[in-house]
Amino acid sequence: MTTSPAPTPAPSDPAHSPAPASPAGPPAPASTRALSAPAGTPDHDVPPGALRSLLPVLGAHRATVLRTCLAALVDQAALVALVALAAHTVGTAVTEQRPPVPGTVAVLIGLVLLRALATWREMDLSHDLAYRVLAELRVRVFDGLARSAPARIAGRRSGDLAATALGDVEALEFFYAHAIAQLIASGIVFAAAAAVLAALGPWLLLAVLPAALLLAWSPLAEARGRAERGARTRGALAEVSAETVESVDGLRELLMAGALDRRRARLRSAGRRLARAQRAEQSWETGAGAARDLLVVAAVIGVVAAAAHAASAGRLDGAWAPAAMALALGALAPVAESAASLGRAGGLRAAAARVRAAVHAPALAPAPAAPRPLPPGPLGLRLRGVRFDYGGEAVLDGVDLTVRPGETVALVGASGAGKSTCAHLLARYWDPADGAVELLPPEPGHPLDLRDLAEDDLRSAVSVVGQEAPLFHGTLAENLRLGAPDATAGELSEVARICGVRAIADALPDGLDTPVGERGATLSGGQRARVALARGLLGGPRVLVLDETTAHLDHRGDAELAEALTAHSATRATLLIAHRPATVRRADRIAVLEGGRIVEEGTWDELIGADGPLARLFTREGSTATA
Ligand SMILES: Nc1ncnc2c1ncn2[C@@H]1O[C@H](COP(=O)(O)OP(=O)(O)OP(=O)(O)O)[C@@H](O)[C@H]1O
Repeated sequence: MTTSPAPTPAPSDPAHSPAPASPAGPPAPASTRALSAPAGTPDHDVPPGALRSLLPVLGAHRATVLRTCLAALVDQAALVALVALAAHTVGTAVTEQRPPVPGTVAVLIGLVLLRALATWREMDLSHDLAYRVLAELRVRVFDGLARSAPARIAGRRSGDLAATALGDVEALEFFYAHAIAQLIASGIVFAAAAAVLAALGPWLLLAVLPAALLLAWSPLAEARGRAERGARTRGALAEVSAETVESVDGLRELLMAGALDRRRARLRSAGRRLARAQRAEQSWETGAGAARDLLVVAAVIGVVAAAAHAASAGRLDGAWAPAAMALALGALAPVAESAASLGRAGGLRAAAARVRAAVHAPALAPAPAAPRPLPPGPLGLRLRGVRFDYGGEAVLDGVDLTVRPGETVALVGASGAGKSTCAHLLARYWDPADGAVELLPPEPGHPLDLRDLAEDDLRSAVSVVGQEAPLFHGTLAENLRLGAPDATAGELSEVARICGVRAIADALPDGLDTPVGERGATLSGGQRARVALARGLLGGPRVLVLDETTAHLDHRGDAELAEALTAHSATRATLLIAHRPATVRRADRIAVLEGGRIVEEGTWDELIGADGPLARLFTREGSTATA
């Protein structure tokens, strides 16, 4: 009964099943909360039209879509014509006692060849179309993640995100490659076959219509159940994916904590939940397939009965009776397959909704309509009345802080005070809810709001180096050039030297051309910090923000990097976020962040002498002794 060789994925096939689900994380800014909907959101909670809303992606491939539909149409029509003509030929041979004429045999052979060619063409075109659309969607999803990062990433498990970026998009392959063209072609072929049946006799048409209507209605009838079962499978799949990624990432910690057995047990039970969910989907799929086959068989029997009755009453040429049966079978089988495809596509709604959310993710830091040019020369930075929250209570509540060109200011505060948040605002991951983050050109009175700068200008002027600046798979030199691909070999070598990366490279087999391994795994934490700082300095930023960059280094390393930073520091504004007193006291000025505001500013000696918040902070941490 199967008429199309298109491989249809089992619902349990991970390659075709969107994965999702995530535990709750810290609150994200309001604008991003919609994007962070847990991937295990039941399909029936997904707003309708998710699949439809992705169809415009096909717009750029209109010609291929048309050719695919045409190939599918020829494929299905050739098959129906072939079985109908073959049946008619046999009927003629039986009723008129004469063998088929050579012309009929030639047409039959031609139809076989046409069908084979059309099947190949349809498969080729539909997969080409699907893979091209998916490649584009992957990039759009990545762009969406990048636009909404890092808020979207906060609180999501990496396995879950990978599932969204890859699993959900992969799952849609079935929709683009098989469902659309098949649906259109089967509709047209059925309409044509129905017209022929009606011309042969109205009872023939009446015999197939109920089955066709039931088949067309079945995806709607089973939509809710399918959505629930699909959501269960995808939730379980996402759990397995997230658990696996997390476990592999934290293998060392698990090993050291002796927690491998417990982790294995968790993985096993997550795997069992997935197996149960997949089995439930598969059983339903098999049962639904059998029910659809039954409907087609019932309709064909009805056609046989009606044709036999009409033939015996002399209303139908005897040779047309088997042809009518073949026509009914040939036209209904693709309808049944389309119903199966539509049902399966319905199970992809949640995946489509997540892809849509990622694709249409609003920019958390939208590009300005008319960017202001960045003046040459040194720059300072200013947070002016900055208020910011992550969707809950204000983290920053009116921060005023200025770092003049050539100045180094240390920003200190208790853990969770909002220091990194200030750094993130300077990197423009987000914009403040109130107030402004500005760059200060030498001439007073012309501050530049970061929101008014073009992305490239901002990145070339401001460099933010964090504590955990991840390295990428590639060589040391490639990692250093990340933000400054056009830096000369001389500049690279100079920055590597002053940050102590040269010494690291000299100990490696290929120097700066040595691969650093996945996430810089072949380097120590302190070495990675040096590479991160060198990377941040390479482009010659005019504003440098160091967020606990030297926390991994010993006192000597910290002092060496401080020395390295003095090069060009006269033309740079540096904001230093640090906990270590020795690092903090080197700054020209220190600002203390407390309760979402700057509560104290001054030199180390002034503030320690004043016995205020800074003194309390460092005394509480018992660290003045190590200063
Ligand atoms: N992406 C996020 N989503 C929600 N809340 C966040 C997010 N990032 C930080 N927070 C919260 O904002 C507050 C300030 O965090 P931040 O990282 O800025 O503090 P910090 O002063 O840098 O702390 P530390 O010294 O420990 O690094 C904390 O309460 C933290 O839980």
